[in-house]
Amino acid sequence: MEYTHDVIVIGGGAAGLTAAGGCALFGLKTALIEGHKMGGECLNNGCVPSKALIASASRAAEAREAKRAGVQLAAPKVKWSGVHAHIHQAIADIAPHDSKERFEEMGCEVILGWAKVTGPKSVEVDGRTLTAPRIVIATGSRPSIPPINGLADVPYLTNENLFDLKTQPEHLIIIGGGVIGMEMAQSFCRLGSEVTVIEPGDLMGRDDRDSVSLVTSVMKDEGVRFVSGKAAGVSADHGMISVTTDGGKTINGSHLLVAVGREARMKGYGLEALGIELGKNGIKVDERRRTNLKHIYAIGDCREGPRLTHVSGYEGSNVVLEIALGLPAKVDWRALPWCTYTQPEVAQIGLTESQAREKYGDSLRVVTEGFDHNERAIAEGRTKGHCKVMFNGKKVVGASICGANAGELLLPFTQMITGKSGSFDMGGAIIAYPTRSEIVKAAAFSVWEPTLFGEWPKKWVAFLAKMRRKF
Ligand SMILES: Cc1cc2nc3c(=O)[nH]c(=O)nc-3n(C[C@H](O)[C@H](O)[C@H](O)COP(=O)(O)OP(=O)(O)OC[C@H]3O[C@@H](n4cnc5c(N)ncnc54)[C@H](O)[C@@H]3O)c2cc1C
Ligand SMILES: NC(=O)c1ccc[n+]([C@@H]2O[C@H](COP(=O)([O-])OP(=O)(O)OC[C@H]3O[C@@H](n4cnc5c(N)ncnc54)[C@H](O)[C@@H]3O)[C@@H](O)[C@H]2O)c1
Repeated sequence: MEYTHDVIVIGGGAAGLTAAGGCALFGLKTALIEGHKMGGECLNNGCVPSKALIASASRAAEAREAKRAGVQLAAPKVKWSGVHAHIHQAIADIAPHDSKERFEEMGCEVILGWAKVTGPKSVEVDGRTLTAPRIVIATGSRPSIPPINGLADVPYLTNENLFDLKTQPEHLIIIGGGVIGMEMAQSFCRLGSEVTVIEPGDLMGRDDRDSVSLVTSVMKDEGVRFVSGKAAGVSADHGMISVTTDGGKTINGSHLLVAVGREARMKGYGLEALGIELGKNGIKVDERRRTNLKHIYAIGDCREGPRLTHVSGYEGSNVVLEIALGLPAKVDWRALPWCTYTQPEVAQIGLTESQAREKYGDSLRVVTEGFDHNERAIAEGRTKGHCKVMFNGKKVVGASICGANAGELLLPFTQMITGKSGSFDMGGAIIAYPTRSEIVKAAAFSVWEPTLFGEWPKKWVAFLAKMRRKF
């Protein structure tokens, strides 16, 4: 069969861009199709605008702090139009990195249009039929909209329109105390909005309980209100929104943000007709990210599995190895990191304490070092938080860090969990003083302490000392 391309990639978000860019750089004839905005969710409605908003909020919070280190800042003046401009400037500054032009320079044929998969090896876009022996689906996800009574009849926000708000909410009600809910709750509160979070289960349910309880108490002190319950009904009257929980509590506010998870984009563009297996919330794939039609891959948010930009990038690189080099590339989640950018940040890699306990039982050893013993943190007056490391024997299997810039401290754990470095190497590493990274060395060293200063080394030391005294 005469194909128009070697590979067709559908979706220009983190997953599709990485896959298409990599294939093109290896010289494959690559089509990259994007129906909406290049850069996808991360650039336009996700990571980038949310982290820009967090930056504005953190500046306001610092100014609002009581005198610290002998310095009192002037009270913050928040101008929403300025915050809005900062968010959109960040998007504009990063956009060239994900642009049509950049990917064309790499060698992709970039087509702006909605793709439809019309056959096992064919895709239609803008009246054209493209064909290729390999197809990569990277169509991402959209916000889940829960079946809450009355929701469809009221104006509500999701991450798709939150960052376009022209005025600051007076009272933002957030349904969902997950990652988005917590990051946005703290940010809007710090910028001066009243904020109420409604969550039926555990806040940030996937994270370490000690880390979550610390960040929750900080957020409560800052003024965020948490309501336990499931949002069951919503109504609007004279510009006000009311949310009623299943427990009968009613919360009134000016704006409503729905943040209850993501729905994979897997229907309506031909996969069903092709017989591609779809799971409950994502295209079904194997460890190599192949669908049941083995030449069609699905990567990133559109398939079942973790939904994070770096995961999309990782899977994008894996399919480049698969398609360009013909190497089987299985995903390996042992050292999967993630971080919630609240202050303090909540960072996780590998297993949490409860997961590790379930897996390793009594052989698990948990070491917790507090930032109140880290000299950089003490000098900065920011000692809240901890670094908790899970060891099976002396092998690191997970770490949970809560504190300022916690996400930046995950990298050495990637190396230790994957066996590229050991806890002994980390315990003996030279770390610049004073840095927060020293906490990683302290945790790694502490698991070796009983061995190093144990019976046999002591016997050897005593023998050497005795010899020295004699000769
Ligand atoms: C508010 C928010 C904050 C976040 N913050 C972080 C963070 O700090 N760190 C992190 O790691 N992750 C974060 N995430 C998650 C991250 O944004 C996603 O995991 C990531 O963007 C997924 O990338 P993707 O390429 O798989 O999908 P997407 O970015 O959704 O891209 C898919 C693309 O495919 C296109 N498309 C869909 N169907 C078709 C079709 N038929 N034809 C053509 N094009 C199509 C879409 O238009 C879209 O551009 C955040 C998410 C949200 C919502
Ligand atoms: N820093 C980051 O890496 C980052 C930041 C934001 C988003 N993300 C990605 O985006 C995804 C989506 O985030 P999210 O916060 O929407 O989802 P989430 O899965 O993290 O949290 C959703 C929460 O909504 C709650 N919920 C469900 N129905 C409810 C109801 N009726 N009433 C009240 N609460 C209800 C759930 O119990 C859950 O705690 C994340 O899972 C993550 O993959 C990542």
